[in-house]
Amino acid sequence: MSVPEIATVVGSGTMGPGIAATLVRAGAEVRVYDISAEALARAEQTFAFASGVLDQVGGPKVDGGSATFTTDIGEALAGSRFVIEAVPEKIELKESVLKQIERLVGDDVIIATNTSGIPISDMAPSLERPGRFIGMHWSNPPHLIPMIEVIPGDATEQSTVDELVDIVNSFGYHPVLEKEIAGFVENRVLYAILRECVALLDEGIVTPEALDTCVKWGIGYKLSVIGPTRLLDMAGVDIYAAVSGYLNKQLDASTDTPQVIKDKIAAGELGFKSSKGMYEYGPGEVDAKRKDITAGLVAALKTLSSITPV
Ligand SMILES: NC(=O)c1ccc[n+]([C@@H]2O[C@H](COP(=O)([O-])OP(=O)(O)OC[C@H]3O[C@@H](n4cnc5c(N)ncnc54)[C@H](O)[C@@H]3O)[C@@H](O)[C@H]2O)c1
Ligand SMILES: Cc1ncc(C=O)c(C(=O)O)c1O
Repeated sequence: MSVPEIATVVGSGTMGPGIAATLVRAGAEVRVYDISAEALARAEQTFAFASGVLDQVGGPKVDGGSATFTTDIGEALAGSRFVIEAVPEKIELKESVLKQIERLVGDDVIIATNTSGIPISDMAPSLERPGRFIGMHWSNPPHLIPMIEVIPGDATEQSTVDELVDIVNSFGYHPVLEKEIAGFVENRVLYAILRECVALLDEGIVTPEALDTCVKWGIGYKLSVIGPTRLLDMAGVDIYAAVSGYLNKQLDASTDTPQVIKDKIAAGELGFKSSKGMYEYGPGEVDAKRKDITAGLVAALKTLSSITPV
């Protein structure tokens, strides 16, 4: 199985261009559609950058791929054999866009959503043919994180699941097939980690720099080689039992967005996009950090791709 000859990415913000670059490198003719001409102009630049990064990684490349960018949804979907929706995380918007897409593609075309965690079954009723609708959760940056969660909804047909798993495998990514649960697997784990991290920062237990050092060189490094299930065996299930017995009741269990985060949102401190978030960035620092992140992920990806899976 190879990637579908013609694919469409709907929504070209943070995720769309990197998704498109990945599919183009796998040989697909990719149409990138956005409602905003300004977003599309930015997307062309982001796509070019992501494509250059993929050249640095040097992974497999299938000739013949191409990308076009359009604000005409009819042009974007004409003849498309595979659609990835990547519009903002708002269920009503996604449902409206999914209906738009379905009216313009063949009955057998897979429609995948890159939602971060909205249950697929909650969106499926907006489609006439929900059997071809499925979750395809890429991680940011999509051209450098070679794992995609495949999440069927209640109405998703098995043929759709099988075909999407084959497509993900065809461009060398790791498909993770999972049952539907709010947030999906990756974000449930990530948000449990982030909840504890924000609590530790908010209580002044550790500085941001020290926390990042601890996690990057501790569990981050370790878990990039040893998955958490394997780690339980390496550490000893008995050790986990002994520690969880007293620690689990001590962990942060807040059920709402922390006030410290709400305060930052209110102050417009959103992170890279506003040059201040958990850290503050001087002139040129955000671009420098983005370059450092890309270089680090490329180096780590090359190394991890070269080691025997544990
Ligand atoms: N940003 C991340 O780290 C990340 C990671 C994984 C998954 N996701 C998910 O991917 C999806 C997209 O996220 P993002 O961060 O790329 O969002 P974004 O806001 O950066 O980009 C969304 C794009 O969709 C466009 N758009 C809005 N309405 C549209 C419409 N009606 N038709 C076509 N285009 C429209 C916007 O102009 C924008 O360019 C969300 O569901 C998000 O949860 C995001
Ligand atoms: C903070 C955060 N939230 C959601 C997602 C993905 O859905 C990501 C990511 O992909 O990196 C993230 O970092």
